[in-house]
Amino acid sequence: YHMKVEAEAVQTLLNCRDDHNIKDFDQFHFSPRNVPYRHMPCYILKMFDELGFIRYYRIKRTTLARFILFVKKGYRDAPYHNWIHAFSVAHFGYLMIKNFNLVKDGYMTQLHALVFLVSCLCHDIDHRGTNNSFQTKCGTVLASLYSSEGSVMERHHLAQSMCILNTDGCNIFEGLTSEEYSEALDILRNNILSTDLASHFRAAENQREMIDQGYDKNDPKHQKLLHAMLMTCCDLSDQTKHWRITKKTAEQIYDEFFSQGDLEKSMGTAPIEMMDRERASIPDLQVQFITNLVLPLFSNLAALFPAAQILVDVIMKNREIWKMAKNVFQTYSETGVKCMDILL
Ligand SMILES: Cc1nc2ccc(C(=O)NCC(C)C)cc2n2c(-c3cc(OC(C)(C)C)ccc3Cl)nnc12
Ligand SMILES: [Mg+2]
Ligand SMILES: [Zn+2]
Repeated sequence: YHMKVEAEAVQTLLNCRDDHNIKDFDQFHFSPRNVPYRHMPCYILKMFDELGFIRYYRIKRTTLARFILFVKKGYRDAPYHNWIHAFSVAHFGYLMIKNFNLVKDGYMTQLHALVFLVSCLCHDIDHRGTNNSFQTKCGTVLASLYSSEGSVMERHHLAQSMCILNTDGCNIFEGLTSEEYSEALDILRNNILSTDLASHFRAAENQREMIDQGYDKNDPKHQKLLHAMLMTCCDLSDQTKHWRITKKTAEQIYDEFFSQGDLEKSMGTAPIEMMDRERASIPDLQVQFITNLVLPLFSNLAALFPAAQILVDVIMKNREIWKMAKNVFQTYSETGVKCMDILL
């Protein structure tokens, strides 16, 4: 089947005016999830423009507009892994490029930054709301394609992204030289594959060592570790926002997890506790996730970019609320009320 993007949709996107100029769009406290859904493609276009990618790489605006609309169409309507998630991940990538001066201070070339933003936008394309172990356990088509290499979903997200780049009128990299092009695809691949949890755990130790040694801007291994770290930060950026966003994200994630758990039960296999709506305690799981994954990651980021310390502070504050929620949940769950609405 071939996805189609109507010509008038491309035209509408190209005409999107500067008039919806939201305040603080380039600040870390800004929540991209508050941008009106219909304006999101326009804000992606504006980010590419503002970061100078369109000029620098002679990207045709119609090509970029069509690419953005194809990527948006490539996302499914999953509770969490949908276009809004992709938009918020790309927005955080834009925030880091801008607020950490990643290109100006030599952490990335302009090409790396362009590919980084594209990677954020595409990193979960065609996600079905089920994770890698579900693919292998149920022997899905994607598992038959990729399970021998691992990172099943991420390899699919990469394949879908390549497919869009190879679609007529969507190749935003067509203006690159041949060596720039092959470097771009190499970085796109590494970036998207680094959003697999399993590869994050493997890389986390090396990232800590890299920071302790001191980041070497000319070391290709350091560059690759940095890209992976920044991709994971973007993927988890909802954790750096106000409690209301963090709570809503958790609701969407466990909506997805519990649906996978229901599916596994209906197929006769027992889901892990995190995906079992009968057993999971969301506040407990979130305190663990923040403690074991989110905080160490953003602490590494703040070690490299001191401006990220405010993000660590927000994450710790949100974890405190989850800890209070644990008690509230305990009292209420005795009375049978087991839902997130009881949280403020
Ligand atoms: C709020 C929040 N809670 C989560 C709770 C649990 C898990 C989970 O999968 N636990 C499995 C065990 C083995 C650790 C993920 C969660 N999660 C993610 C997420 C991150 C991902 O991968 C990177 C970005 C590389 C870490 C990939 C997929 C997802 Cl859904 N995004 N937000 C969340
Ligand atoms: Mg993913
Ligand atoms: Zn993601």
